[in-house]
Amino acid sequence: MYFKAEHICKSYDGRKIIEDISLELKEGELVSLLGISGIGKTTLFNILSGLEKPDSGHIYLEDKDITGQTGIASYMQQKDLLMPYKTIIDNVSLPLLLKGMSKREAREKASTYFKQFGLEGTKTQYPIQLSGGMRQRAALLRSYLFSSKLMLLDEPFSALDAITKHHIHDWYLEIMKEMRSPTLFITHDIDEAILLSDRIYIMAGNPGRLTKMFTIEGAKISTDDFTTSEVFITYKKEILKAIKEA
Ligand SMILES: Nc1ncnc2c1ncn2[C@@H]1O[C@H](COP(=O)(O)OP(=O)(O)OP(=O)(O)O)[C@@H](O)[C@H]1O
Repeated sequence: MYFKAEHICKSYDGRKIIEDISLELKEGELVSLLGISGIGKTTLFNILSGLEKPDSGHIYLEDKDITGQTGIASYMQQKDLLMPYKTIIDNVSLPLLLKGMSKREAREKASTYFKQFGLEGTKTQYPIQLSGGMRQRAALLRSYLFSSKLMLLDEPFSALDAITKHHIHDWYLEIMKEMRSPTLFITHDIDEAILLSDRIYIMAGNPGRLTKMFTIEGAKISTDDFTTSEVFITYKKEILKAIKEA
């Protein structure tokens, strides 16, 4: 298995927040995490990204123990905004500068991804000049350049309007076909989770645990037909039940 978390537990101030969480990601997989507010999703992401250490449990990348190590997973937090006073090219090339590249090298490397991320013609523009969808794609590219080993995205598309969201979903599915790295993302949008994911983990309980996992067959189709199909509605009903049951 490419990425693995085993038996992760975490308490704050003597209160158990998450307990015995184990999950796995294969290369190229898109997996989502669904659960009510306050259940511990962000806490789990902080641990998976190495920002926080678990009280117990371990995290592995290609069988190497990476528990508590930052710089391996790329973590895009909920309010991960672009810097308004920097151009798009300088915003996205920032992680490369932090890795020690010169400004010229960083800009050159970042430029090679602009077409794939739908950002052509935006290099010298400022974030305010871009649409919401483009800003989000720029933020995703910046995260990807931070580390291409694993993407952890905390509600990456939640601030977008429905139509922009629809376009960005199609686009993300396309670029995932070329990415080796898997994506684990938090969402509160069940439709989004079904549409994008290979698998969905349900987090529930107090302390939070992974109570159920759904494998989504036949998704990853960007047509509108899927969201109105019987298969889709059945998944939605089962997922809602799993969230409520816990
Ligand atoms: N550093 C901390 N110190 C103390 N308590 C914390 C800390 N971080 C998180 N918590 C608590 O852990 C619980 C889970 O919070 P967390 O942010 O992980 O939930 P979440 O599922 O991501 O919520 P949301 O969907 O609203 O973002 C909350 O009760 C929160 O107050």
